[in-house]
Amino acid sequence: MIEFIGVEKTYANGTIALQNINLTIDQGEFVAVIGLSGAGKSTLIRCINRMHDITGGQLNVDEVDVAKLKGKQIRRFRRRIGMIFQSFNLVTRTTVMKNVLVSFVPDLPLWRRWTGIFTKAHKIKALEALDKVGILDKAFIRVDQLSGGQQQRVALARTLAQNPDIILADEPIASLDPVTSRMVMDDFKKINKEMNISVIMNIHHVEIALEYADRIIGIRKGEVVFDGPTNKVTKDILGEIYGGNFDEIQSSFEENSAHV
Ligand SMILES: Nc1ncnc2c1ncn2[C@@H]1O[C@H](COP(=O)(O)OP(=O)(O)OP(=O)(O)O)[C@@H](O)[C@H]1O
Repeated sequence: MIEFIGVEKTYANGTIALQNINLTIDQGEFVAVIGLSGAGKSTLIRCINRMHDITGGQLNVDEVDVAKLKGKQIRRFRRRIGMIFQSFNLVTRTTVMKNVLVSFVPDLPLWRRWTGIFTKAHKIKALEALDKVGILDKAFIRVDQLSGGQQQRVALARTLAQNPDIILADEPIASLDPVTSRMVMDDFKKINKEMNISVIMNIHHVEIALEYADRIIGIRKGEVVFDGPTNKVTKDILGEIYGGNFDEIQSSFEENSAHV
């Protein structure tokens, strides 16, 4: 369970990115965080794994006060939390398999790290993760020969191989076309439902957020202005989250309603 209790984040330059955030996210939820650019979405999700330090309040993950973790404890804590970025963050000049195996490096004894020799168990786990996201056949292909959607699936497999309880996804489909975006979102949904991994995703595509997430958190100017189940999101609520900028929102809302 992730708990934000009166969380604040003010950056060193004085920018107040988050104010008075109070949220509880249960294990296994699929949450989309939406809002205008600069609203504080990235900051919110990056506080969960201590990529950013909060400056007020308390943030607990499974009853661990994240702000109190130090050194090795932070590294161990982060092993349970996968992170997916818009830019995939892969080593493109090597194979898919090697990119996934990298997720085991922190667990290896020093000599294995130096020699790059992975155990059979690690290799099987990596292949299983690739199978889970439907790209097992790409295991020995160089990453730079894959499409953007396939690369994002490699990133997802690398995260899965880590056995995370939580996946934080920061704009995972921002650089993908609409068809590929849905394929990647299907993977997130499958992982979330089948493996009970919590997914907390920062996303600009409102219609996709409404289609896939179970819960929507709307952020405006660093504050939560909506938090509820996806089916409770109305046009007025979207107006509140996006500051009455209806045109784009209305069309995405209508498009989404058509799916239901
Ligand atoms: N490292 C930083 N130092 C100072 N200010 C920052 C830093 N990172 C973000 N900010 C500011 O904090 C606020 C929230 O930014 P954040 O990136 O969390 O928003 P966002 O909703 O994710 O935006 P986007 O959708 O454009 O990614 C913005 O005003 C941003 O300029």
